[in-house]
Parts: sequence; structure tokens; C-alpha cells
Amino acid sequence: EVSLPGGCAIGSRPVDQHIRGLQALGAEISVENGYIKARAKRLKGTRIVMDMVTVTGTENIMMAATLAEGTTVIENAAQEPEVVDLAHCLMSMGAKIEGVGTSTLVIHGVERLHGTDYKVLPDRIETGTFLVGAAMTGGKVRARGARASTLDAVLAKLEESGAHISSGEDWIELDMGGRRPKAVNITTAPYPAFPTDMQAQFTALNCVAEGTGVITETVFENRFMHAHELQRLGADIQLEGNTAVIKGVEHMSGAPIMATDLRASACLVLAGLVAQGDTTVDRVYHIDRGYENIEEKLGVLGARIRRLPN
Ligand SMILES: CC(=O)N[C@H]1[C@@H](OP(=O)(O)OP(=O)(O)OC[C@H]2O[C@@H](n3ccc(=O)[nH]c3=O)[C@H](O)[C@@H]2O)O[C@H](CO)[C@@H](O)[C@@H]1O
Ligand SMILES: C=C(OP(=O)(O)O)C(=O)O
Repeated sequence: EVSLPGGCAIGSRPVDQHIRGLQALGAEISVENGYIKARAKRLKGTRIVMDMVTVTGTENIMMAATLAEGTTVIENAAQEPEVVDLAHCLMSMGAKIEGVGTSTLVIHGVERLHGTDYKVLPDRIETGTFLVGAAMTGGKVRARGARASTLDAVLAKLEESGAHISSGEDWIELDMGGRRPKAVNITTAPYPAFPTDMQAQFTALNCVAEGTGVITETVFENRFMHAHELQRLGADIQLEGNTAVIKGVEHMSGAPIMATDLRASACLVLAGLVAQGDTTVDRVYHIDRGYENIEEKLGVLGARIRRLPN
């Protein structure tokens, strides 16, 4: 029995695909009083075609299938680096998975898994957030413990905005050379396309960029709450449904603003770095779900930032 999920308020967060997949594997599932109740003997492998690309949906079904009897095929599986990493972790525990990193996963069930020692992949969204911060402030930053191959779409957009990017096996460096970024157009979509979790940060970048940038969010239906707060700082943003048209302004000016979710918080903090005067971001606790000591890390880079006690 687990509760229905929470997560960031960025649109509805349905789990129908998770439930449908587990049912196809033979689980009995009901939803009662906000809880999902599941009951099963040993699950049985089957072929599951996902209606849409879902990250944790793919992860849940893949995990369940590792111990099912027989073979499970997941079609239209998510290809996000986190799904790949989880597959590698499960394989190091004895799971048999083929097609890792493609849209068709084939999982041959095993009797049991064993313990493992596994290092999880670097957080590509945290890395990307710091790189955008450097791009917005005309700076230079080297992210260590980063994996460039998971950030192709993001790095391409940073280069388009005028940044010079170099990378090695476990680091990425962005050098903006003191230039103002150029506006970029972005459409979010499942991996390897541009990640929705970087959309808010690039919205902030476009606010102070040269030119006009159009950002279209296709993954979550209500993920532009940061736009209204950026407007308080003087940003020129027109919202039309799931599209934001952002005309870069030379300067934004500090104001009290409110964070509504995790990436919105990050984008408002980045905007605060370039806004003239003081910016106070309220409800910034959202940020701690995705960043460890962000104020310290930005402080080390020269930002004047501090966390006020509640
Ligand atoms: C903890 C975690 O890893 N969170 C990430 C994960 O969220 P999460 O796994 O919740 O996101 P999904 O990939 O499942 O959602 C993608 C889309 O599918 C829809 N959908 C999803 C499941 C389902 O059963 N039915 C359904 O309709 C969602 O409403 C959304 O429009 O992937 C998102 C998309 O890359 C990221 O923004 C989140 O940061
Ligand atoms: C939406 C996010 O996380 P969650 O799925 O945990 O809400 C996010 O990481 O931006």
C-alpha cells in the first residue's frame, strides 16, 4: 500500500501507466482513500506498450519485471539517463535487461536479486542549472563530477546562446567571456530532447538575453508558474497556453518573489543573481528537493546570497 504521489505542482501527476503496467504483470490493484493497494503472488512477464513516455512509469515496471516469471517487454520505454542508470544498477544486482537506453526494454525475470555497490550518475539537472547561472552572469564555471553525454540538448542550447563549452570525462566547463547571452528557442520533450526540468532555468536566461526566445512546454501542462514571478522582476514574458514568448530586457530589478516548485525556485534564484538590487525568494524550501546547499555553492562562485531563517 502506497499513497498516491505528490511531487511538484506542475500539472496533474497521474500514475495510470504504472498501475496498468503492474496489472498487466498480474498484480491486483485498487485505489482507495488516496492509497494504491497492490497485491500479487509472483508477477508474470508480458508485453506492455506504454501510452506515453513516462520516466518513473518505465522505472517501476522495469523493477517489477526483474523478479517476474518469464520475459517482459516494455515498448515506448523512457530513455532518460536515470532509467539507464537504474537498469545498470539492477543488472549489477543480477537482473537481466536488454535494450537499455532504447525505447524497447526486454527484461528476463530472475529468481532473486543480490546486493550491490553502485555509484549513481551525476545529477544532470543540477549541473545544467549551474551552467545556466554562469551563462546568465557572463561568467565561467567548471562543473566537476558531471557527465556531458547526458546533457547534449542542454549544452547545444547553451552554445547557441553564445557560450563556449568544453568537457572531459567527468567535467563540463562553460565560458561566457563576459558576453550577454542570446535568446534561444526551446521545446521540452522526453530524452534525448530538451528536458522539462531545465525549462524554467532557460526561461530565466531568455529574460536577460539579447533578442526574443520562445519556450514551449510539452511534458507538463502547468509548468510556467515562474513566469509570473519573473515578470515582477521586470521580465517581458507573454504566456499563451504552454508557450512563453520572452523578450530579453537589459536589466531586471530585484523584488520579493515566491517559489512555487523546485525548478521554479532555481530559476528565480538565478534571476536574482542578475537582477539589480535585492531579490528575496520566498518558499525557497522547494529548492532543497533538488539541490544540496545551493546557496553555498553559488556563494563560492561569488554570488551574494544567503538563506534567511524561517
Ligand atoms: C522523480 C523523478 O524522476 N521525476 C522526474 C520524472 O517525473 P515523472 O516520472 O513523474 O514524469 P513522467 O515522465 O512520468 O511524466 C511525463 C508525462 O507523462 C504523464 N504521465 C505519467 C505517468 C502516468 O502514469 N501517466 C501519465 O499520463 C505525465 O502527466 C507527464 O505529462 O520525469 C519528469 C519528466 O522528465 C521530470 O520532470 C521529473 O523530474
Ligand atoms: C518535477 C520534478 O521533480 P518531482 O518529479 O519529484 O516533482 C523536478 O525534478 O523538477
